[in-house]
Amino acid sequence: MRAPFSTRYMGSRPVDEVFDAAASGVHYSALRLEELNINGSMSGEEQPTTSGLENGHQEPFVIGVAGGASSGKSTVCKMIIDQLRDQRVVVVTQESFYYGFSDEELVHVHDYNFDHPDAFDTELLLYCMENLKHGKAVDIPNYNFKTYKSVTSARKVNPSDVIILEGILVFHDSRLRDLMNMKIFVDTDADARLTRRIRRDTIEKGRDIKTVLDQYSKFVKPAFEDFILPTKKYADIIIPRGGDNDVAIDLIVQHIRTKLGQHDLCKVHPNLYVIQTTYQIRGMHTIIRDAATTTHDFIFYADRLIRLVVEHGLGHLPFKEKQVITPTGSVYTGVEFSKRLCGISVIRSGESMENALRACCKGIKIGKILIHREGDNGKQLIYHNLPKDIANRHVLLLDPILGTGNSAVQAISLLLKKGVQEANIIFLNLISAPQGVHVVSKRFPRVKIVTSEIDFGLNDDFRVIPGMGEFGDRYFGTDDYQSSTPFFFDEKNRVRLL
Ligand SMILES: Nc1ncnc2c1ncn2[C@@H]1O[C@H](COP(=O)(O)OP(=O)(O)O)[C@@H](O)[C@H]1O
Ligand SMILES: Nc1ccn([C@@H]2O[C@H](COP(=O)(O)O)[C@@H](O)[C@H]2O)c(=O)n1
Ligand SMILES: [Mg+2]
Repeated sequence: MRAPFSTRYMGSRPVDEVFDAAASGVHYSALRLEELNINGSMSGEEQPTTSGLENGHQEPFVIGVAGGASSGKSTVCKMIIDQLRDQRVVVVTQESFYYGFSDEELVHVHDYNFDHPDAFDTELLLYCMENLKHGKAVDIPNYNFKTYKSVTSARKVNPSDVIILEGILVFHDSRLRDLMNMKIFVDTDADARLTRRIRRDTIEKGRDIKTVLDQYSKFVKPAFEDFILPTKKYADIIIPRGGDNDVAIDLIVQHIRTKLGQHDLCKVHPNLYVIQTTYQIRGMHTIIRDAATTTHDFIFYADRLIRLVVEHGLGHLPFKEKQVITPTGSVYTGVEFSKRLCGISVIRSGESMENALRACCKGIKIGKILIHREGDNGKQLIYHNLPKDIANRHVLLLDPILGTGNSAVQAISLLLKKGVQEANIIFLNLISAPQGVHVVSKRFPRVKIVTSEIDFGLNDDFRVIPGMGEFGDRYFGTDDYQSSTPFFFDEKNRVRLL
């Protein structure tokens, strides 16, 4: 419940007094890595780490970023995210949880203390953070600084590897602090905070300077001293000068990486290769994972991503050194591609990867495997159409999603039965669930898995989450295909439904 105005009214002080006080504010000249042991626990106590397994995926690493208004919290968060670009990071801001105003309350807005802990719906924030920490998606409200209104359930936030909770008072409630794996306090000089606030509130929020200064002297400054500054003691790291402190940000990112690295699948499975991510790749994933994306766009961006994965996979094939003479008459020492290779697509979604493979490897032979579930008793039949000399080839196995790993195990077992060397198989996919990676790697440690993103895990229906739905249906624009549908291979080795 929201507290009445009076409990959040902090009394007023004249503006000139505020300027004097601000000038003598607390300053720190260096980064304090308080009680932080980069490789281990904090304060000798076991802190929650990312080691807890929940529904088959790791708990996210939760970072709290507190500090005075306009201290640079959002700027620091952005810098952390930019440097952690190969991790999924989501930011939750405490300001989204401001209580909205009714029209009657709006009349008294200038008597309202937005810097008091009671101004926030902390119970809702706690609920959202607990869910995110346990791998569940949440709806976050959207607060409008101009209208003072809040729209509930405005933004869906999915769980991520790293969750950053940012806000002036995120260390105030011990229950929120307890959810955090790392607590950062952005400690910026009071003058700088006030100057930035004036600029921001006049330009971005359209407020006049008198209102901004009145609010500062009446509420912001006293609340900083009474509620925000006292929470600095909870911080593991205090960053003086906010976003200007590159060294502090580097150390923080290094620490997060170390913590996440403990669960880095690539370190656990040396046969797993996740292509180096870029914002282009993240952008393409965002489009193809979006349920609202049209088939046309889905195909376009899936094709682009598949092409990248295929190119990466081809990089794992053996090569021979080769010298050529360039048009300038010079010798160029390069390499020659391996010619003894073929593609095998796992029907049906794997067929979506064939064009990219053909575009990269002129005239490549592509065979097919269909894994057909018979009834509910787990019995599977495998139909296949493979190159006759497959035993002498390197095989690029194509399937866009590695989920439980069951289909991959079936397909790889068949290839081995046909005489293919385990080390000659490269399994290409767009997304892999950790469970699938474990299953395939444990059974076939020499098979290389090349993927573009590792997902969280599997849901109760064994579907990859967050995933991208039924890839084949989305790519081929069908949703009436049943695995029991009779089929045959046509003259071009394509699957045809009867
Ligand atoms: N180191 C800095 N130097 C100059 N301006 C900065 C710096 N850090 C932040 N700002 C600016 O100050 C304002 C407040 O920063 P922001 O990161 O949004 O603070 P907070 O989230 O703590 O309120 C923004 O307009 C931002 O661009
Ligand atoms: N309607 C509102 C709500 C909040 N504020 C001020 O925002 C500050 C917190 O935001 P930061 O990005 O700086 O953390 C806080 O000082 C509130 O006074 C506001 O002005 N109007
Ligand atoms: Mg901010």
